[in-house]
Amino acid sequence: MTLALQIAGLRKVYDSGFVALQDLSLSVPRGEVFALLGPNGAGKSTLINIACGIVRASGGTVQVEGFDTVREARQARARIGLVPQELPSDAFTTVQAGVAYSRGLFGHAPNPARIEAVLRSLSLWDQRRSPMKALSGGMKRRVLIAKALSHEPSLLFLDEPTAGVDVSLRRDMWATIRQLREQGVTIILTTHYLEEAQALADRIGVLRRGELVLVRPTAEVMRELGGKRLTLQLQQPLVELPEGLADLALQRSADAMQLSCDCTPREGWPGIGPLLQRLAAYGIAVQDLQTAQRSLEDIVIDLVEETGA
Ligand SMILES: Nc1ncnc2c1ncn2[C@@H]1O[C@H](COP(=O)(O)OP(=O)(O)OP(=O)(O)O)[C@@H](O)[C@H]1O
Repeated sequence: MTLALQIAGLRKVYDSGFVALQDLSLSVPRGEVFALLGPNGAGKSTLINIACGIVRASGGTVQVEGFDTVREARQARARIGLVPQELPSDAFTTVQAGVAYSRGLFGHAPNPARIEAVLRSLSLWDQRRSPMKALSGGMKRRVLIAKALSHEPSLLFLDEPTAGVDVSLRRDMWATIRQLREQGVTIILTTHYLEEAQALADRIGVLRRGELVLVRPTAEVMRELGGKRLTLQLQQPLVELPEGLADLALQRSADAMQLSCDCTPREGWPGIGPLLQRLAAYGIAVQDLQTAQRSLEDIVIDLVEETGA
């Protein structure tokens, strides 16, 4: 299997003495969409910046398509596209000129056909003569992607690609990312929108205080950790949970008006009907009930909290 990205024993200690990454290893095969998740300050940008050669690692190695990002920096960088969080600042440059300029920065000969193809694939062709300042925030974000793709990278880092964009534009961006994946581009994205990771990523990695605490296929995470939760609205506050119901692991809300528990079908789970009967036997009357699938957001929050963030 060819790896688009291979990180081994990566460590970053900033001059302040702050340890931002510790002994981090990760392999991303070609063609994968990998979502890097984690709370603010977990080390996501540090990791991306090291891979892109913007920040120096304190230890460990990073290889891009087999090229070491320090010893073979030119070859590695030529294969990387980076879409940063910040919007473009070159206000008066036109879209087309800005994207063509980015290609030149990588030492590539001008290729108007390539620039046209990139602009068309991102629905920017009609705006090609607009100065950057005349574009909406979402369009500017697309220009950043176009710039990052101008030199035909095979590994694309997207740092919070949809931060602050509206819902319909977010869907457009997702379609763009899927399209890039179909073209064979490997994508590593950071996001604080967990539904985004769920919708796009083949695998997710959860970073916490510079350590990867989970790296697994998204579908597997949802299947194994997703589960369902049952919430019961009570007719009257329940002062104390009867001991005879302890096996159900019910949790009482602070106002004592709700009970909840994991209701994922599994061995030992009695089913909702028998559970209600057992409650009724203790005189606990239920007014309403609902079940909800745990989202990726719930899972990641639990993971980050479990490990003491
Ligand atoms: N130049 C620096 N000097 C010292 N500490 C730094 C430096 N850059 C980043 N840090 C610290 O390293 C930690 C990781 O920062 P990083 O930007 O990688 O986190 P992040 O996961 O990308 O966060 P966010 O989700 O907010 O973008 C933070 O605690 C940050 O304060």
